[in-house]
Amino acid sequence: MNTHVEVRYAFSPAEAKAWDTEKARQAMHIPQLFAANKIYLVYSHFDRFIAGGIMPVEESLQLEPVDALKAEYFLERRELGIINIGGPGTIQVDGEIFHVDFKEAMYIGKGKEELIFSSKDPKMPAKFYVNSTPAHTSHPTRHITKKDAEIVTLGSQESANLRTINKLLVASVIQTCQLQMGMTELHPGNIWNTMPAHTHDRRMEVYCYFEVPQGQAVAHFWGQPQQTRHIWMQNEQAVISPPWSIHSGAGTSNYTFIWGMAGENLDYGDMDMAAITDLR
Ligand SMILES: O=C(O)C(=O)C[C@H](O)C(=O)CO
Ligand SMILES: [Zn+2]
Repeated sequence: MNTHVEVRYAFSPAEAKAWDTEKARQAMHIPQLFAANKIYLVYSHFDRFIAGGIMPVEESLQLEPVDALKAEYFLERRELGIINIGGPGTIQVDGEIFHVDFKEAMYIGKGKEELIFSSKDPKMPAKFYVNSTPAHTSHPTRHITKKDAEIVTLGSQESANLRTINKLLVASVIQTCQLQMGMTELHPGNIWNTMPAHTHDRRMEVYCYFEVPQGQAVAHFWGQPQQTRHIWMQNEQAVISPPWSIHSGAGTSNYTFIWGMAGENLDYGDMDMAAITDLR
């Protein structure tokens, strides 16, 4: 079996308040995204968001419709966002080949049937990080690079939160049904992402941390602003953020992460900010 699928149920803040480390990790943490010639998918009941990894090495991998979808093909009722965090690769979409390099993205709209992922060089395999959400209509398939992105720099060196936010699959760049994705790069010497923290009860979010140097890790903060907890994240792991939760991190070094969201709207700026001094 090439494809591993795991279903994660949704949960409430009241339920999560009593959890210990293991329970919290079982509910939110996605420890494995990539293994040679394998597809890993986690199907979250928060907005029916799927997050996963596709790592073709010697062989190409086809994204098949998993049982949880009860669909004829994966994108029968869904849209798909992809960011490659490995070596150069290709994605074949109903016969059309797209070349997708490191930190480049793809959007594939509802209705595309055959999706085949390959690496150009097995010694430097591609690692396709994928997010997928239910879709009501079909938008054009697009290859998106930093040249197309909306880029903003936030924070400051003094506050150790200087970072560049590359908005790749957002309304100002492409049309999607509900999926938004981007990539935030922490500048050297900076460790805090998404600080000041925020919630957006209208959208859930998933973070995938990568470029975490060997021997380093990121403490990912979650919970309601007045009831926070943390999950320690290793390189190339993901974490589900419920709509009511903050999602912020502090690393033992700088790092990069991919954020993906789905829910009520496509408004990236629709956030309820939590003042740093109010966090508990
Ligand atoms: O560093 C940041 O700040 C982010 O990248 C924030 C995410 O993009 C986010 O949480 C969007 O809602
Ligand atoms: Zn957010």
